[in-house]
Amino acid sequence: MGERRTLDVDEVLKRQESGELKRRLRGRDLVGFGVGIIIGTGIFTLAGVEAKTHAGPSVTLSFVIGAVVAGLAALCYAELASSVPTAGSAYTYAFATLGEIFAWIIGWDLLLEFALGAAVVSRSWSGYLANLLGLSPEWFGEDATVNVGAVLIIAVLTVVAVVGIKESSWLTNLLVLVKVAVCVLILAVGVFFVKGSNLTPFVPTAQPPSGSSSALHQPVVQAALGLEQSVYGIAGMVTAAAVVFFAYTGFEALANLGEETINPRKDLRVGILGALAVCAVLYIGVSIVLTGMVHYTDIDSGAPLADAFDRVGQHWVGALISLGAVTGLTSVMMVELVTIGRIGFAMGRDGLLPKAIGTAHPRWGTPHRMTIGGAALIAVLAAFVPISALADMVSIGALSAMIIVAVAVPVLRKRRPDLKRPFTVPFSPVLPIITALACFYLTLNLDVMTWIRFAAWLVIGLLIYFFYGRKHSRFAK
Ligand SMILES: NC(=[NH2+])NCCC[C@H](N)C(=O)O
Repeated sequence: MGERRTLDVDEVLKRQESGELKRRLRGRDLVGFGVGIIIGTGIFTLAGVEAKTHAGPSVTLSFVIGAVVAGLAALCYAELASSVPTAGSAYTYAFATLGEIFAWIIGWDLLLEFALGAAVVSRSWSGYLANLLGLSPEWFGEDATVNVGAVLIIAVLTVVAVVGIKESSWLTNLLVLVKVAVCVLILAVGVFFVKGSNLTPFVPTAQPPSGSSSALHQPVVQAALGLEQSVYGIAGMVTAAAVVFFAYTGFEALANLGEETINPRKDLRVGILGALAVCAVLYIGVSIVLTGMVHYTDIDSGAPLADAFDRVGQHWVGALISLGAVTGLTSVMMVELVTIGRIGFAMGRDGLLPKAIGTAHPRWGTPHRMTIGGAALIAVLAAFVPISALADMVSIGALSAMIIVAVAVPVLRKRRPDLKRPFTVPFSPVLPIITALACFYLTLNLDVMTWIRFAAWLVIGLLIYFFYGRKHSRFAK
């Protein structure tokens, strides 16, 4: 057995008191940030796509399943974030509980989640912009060879993120208002066009997928059990739950803002749980309206919501939805860029990434090097890789991080029973264990190809750790 490399919690708490990052966010800023990163491509695009391809009207239940799992994970995040508020979130919790190598894995995993998350969203942003302004599909949207729209928006938002979080939180709040208003509009107008006949059968009978689909695109559970590949039915609903889990991801970003929050112990809990609850209610409502307005087999996969209103002759709502998507997706990318900076900052500070990354800009007080470096990677991915390949990777990345966070809760309780915990998960360790299992079960419903890509990313990460991080870590000296 080698030496145990874990961070001392007291040190984490101390350094956040003397932090270099500026403390200026309040509870409502955090709910704004949360809703800002949560509502996005998931509801604007994936809800329709999954109803059409996997779940039919029961996609609503997929969103319920997603909400339950995300809610459980949010409780675990809230306990850790409120008792150990830090810029590294899950990465730092893992460092303080499970040790350096777990911390590295989770940090590396979160970088994947947030970088790919930003790439997915920038591409769908570009698609909606093209839709709204009638721009050329050659440069915007999924058919582009090089998605110029996606690259441009990332470049602009990187500048905002580097100049300062206060400006970006102001901007985020404004964009969030527009986004929530659009969801409410969808509900208020959509209800009048819901037809009961579209909602039956609620769970369509299972059937083989249409067209060719290779074994690599089969959910891992089905492949492992040697089942026939199928869509719809209960299994289809669960597959859709794993995919639309994407729609809930991102709230973890709030846990990174512990060093910039005025009263982190209370505000982080309010922010995480509040934001998630608002989104769950809107998602479930919007998915009932969508599948009630259009028969699931007729849903448009490009712009499902806008198209649903066009069909019933309410073009003005369709146009407002596209406008809301363009503005709303902007706030998702904004939070994502801010978060990548924070995670890299924390990893650099501990020596697992080059030290230079872990320093804040002298004037703006933001982790500028990491933000710019991350943005460059995102821009390349966004330019060339299709949304479908990226979105499932975000779900698997988020779920894996949640598994480690859930495990960290009882471990930290055991190791540091004395720590002040403004929020505690009820029924620990039972609830954290259920959380970890539920997250794991959802990952098993993602396809084989996603697992292969994810494994490859982890192997690259471990190589970097053994050849760089381990030697340069603060524990190496
Ligand atoms: N870091 C992330 N998980 N980013 C992706 C956020 C996706 C967001 N929930 C959406 O529906 O668009």
